[in-house]
Amino acid sequence: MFIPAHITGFFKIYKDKDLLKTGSTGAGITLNKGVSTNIVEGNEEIYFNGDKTQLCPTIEVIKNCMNYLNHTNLNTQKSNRLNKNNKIKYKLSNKLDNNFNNLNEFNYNIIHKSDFPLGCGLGTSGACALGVSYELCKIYNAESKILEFAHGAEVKCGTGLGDVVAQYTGGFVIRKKPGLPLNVEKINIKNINNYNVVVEILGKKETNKIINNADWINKINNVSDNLLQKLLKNPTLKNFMSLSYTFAKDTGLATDKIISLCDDLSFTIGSSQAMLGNTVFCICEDKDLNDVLSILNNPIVCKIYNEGNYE
Ligand SMILES: Nc1ncnc2c1ncn2[C@@H]1O[C@H](COP(=O)(O)OP(=O)(O)O)[C@@H](O)[C@H]1O
Ligand SMILES: CC(C)(COP(=O)(O)O)[C@@H](O)C(=O)O
Repeated sequence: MFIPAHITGFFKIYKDKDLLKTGSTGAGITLNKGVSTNIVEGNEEIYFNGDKTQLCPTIEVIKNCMNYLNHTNLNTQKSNRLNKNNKIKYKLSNKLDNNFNNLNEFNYNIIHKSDFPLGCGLGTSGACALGVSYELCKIYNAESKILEFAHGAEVKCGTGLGDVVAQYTGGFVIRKKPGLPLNVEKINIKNINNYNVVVEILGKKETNKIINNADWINKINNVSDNLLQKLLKNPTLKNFMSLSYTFAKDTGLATDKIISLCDDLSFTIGSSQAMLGNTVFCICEDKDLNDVLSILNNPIVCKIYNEGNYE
C-alpha cells in the first residue's frame, strides 16, 4: 500500500492522557512520493529501504493490532481467513493466535520502500505506520481500526502528531481538531497539477526532541495560536506558505540557512521549512521551476497527491 509523504507547514501541539486524542492542529500537503509497504512471509523482520530496522511506529502498529485481535472473537476471524484459503494469511493468523505477546515469533516480514529518508520532516514514520496498519487490517478484516492503530503508534513513539491524519485524508489538509475522531478540512485546489512542490533535504532533525520539550512546546503553541483561523478564512496555497514561513521564523525552528534559502526562493508561491525537519520546501508553478532548481543543491520535485479517504 502506498502512503504519501506529508509536509506540515505549521502546527499546534495538544497532549492528552488518551493517545488517540493527543495530536496536533495545523496544515500541510501530501506528496506523490512516499512509502510503499508490503507484508510477506519471512523471519519476523522489518525492512526500511533494504535495511533491517527496529522501527518504533511499525512495531507499535503491530502491537496495537495484536491487542485488538486478542480482545476480539478470534474464532470468527479465523474461520473467515481460512475460507479465503490464503497461505500467508493462514500462517499469519496461526502465529498471531499462538504468540500474541511475542513479536519475535511472527513468521513474516514488513517491507517499507521509501522515497525519502526518516527524520527529515516528510512524515515518513507516519507513512510507515499507516502503511503497515492498512496491510494488517486488510488481513484481519479490521479496516475500521486503520487510523487508530497508526495514529496511536506515531504518538506513542513520539514521531508525529498530525501526519497520519493528514496522510489518511490526502491533499491540502487543514487539521481543525487534534487526533481522533477525524476533524479536518480538505481544501480543493484548482488546476492542482500546475503546482510543483520542490523539497531540499539539508539534514536530519528528530521530531521526538522537539515535541516532548516544554520550551519548544510553548514557543510552537504561542506562535501557532491564531494561524489556523487565518488559514481557514483564506485557505489558499499562497496563504498556507506565508503562514508556514511566519511559523518557521517566529518559533525559532528555522535555522539561518533555512531562512536564507527561503529568501532566495521568494519569487515562488512560497517557501518554508518542512516541519519538523531540517528540510526546505517551496511551491512553484512550471514557469519558475528551472529557477528554483538552479538555487538548490539536491532538489526533489513532487506534485501534490490528492487521493485519500476524505468523505
Ligand atoms: N534507520 C532507522 N531505523 C530505525 N529507526 C530509525 C532509522 N532512522 C531513523 N529512525 C527513527 O525513525 C523515527 C523518525 O521519526 P521522525 O523524526 O518523526 O521522522 P519523519 O519526519 O520521517 O516522520 C525516529 O524515531 C528515529 O529514531
Ligand atoms: C510536525 C509533526 C509534529 C512531526 O512531523 P514529522 O517530523 O514529519 O514526523 C507532525 O506530525 C504534525 O503534527 O504536524
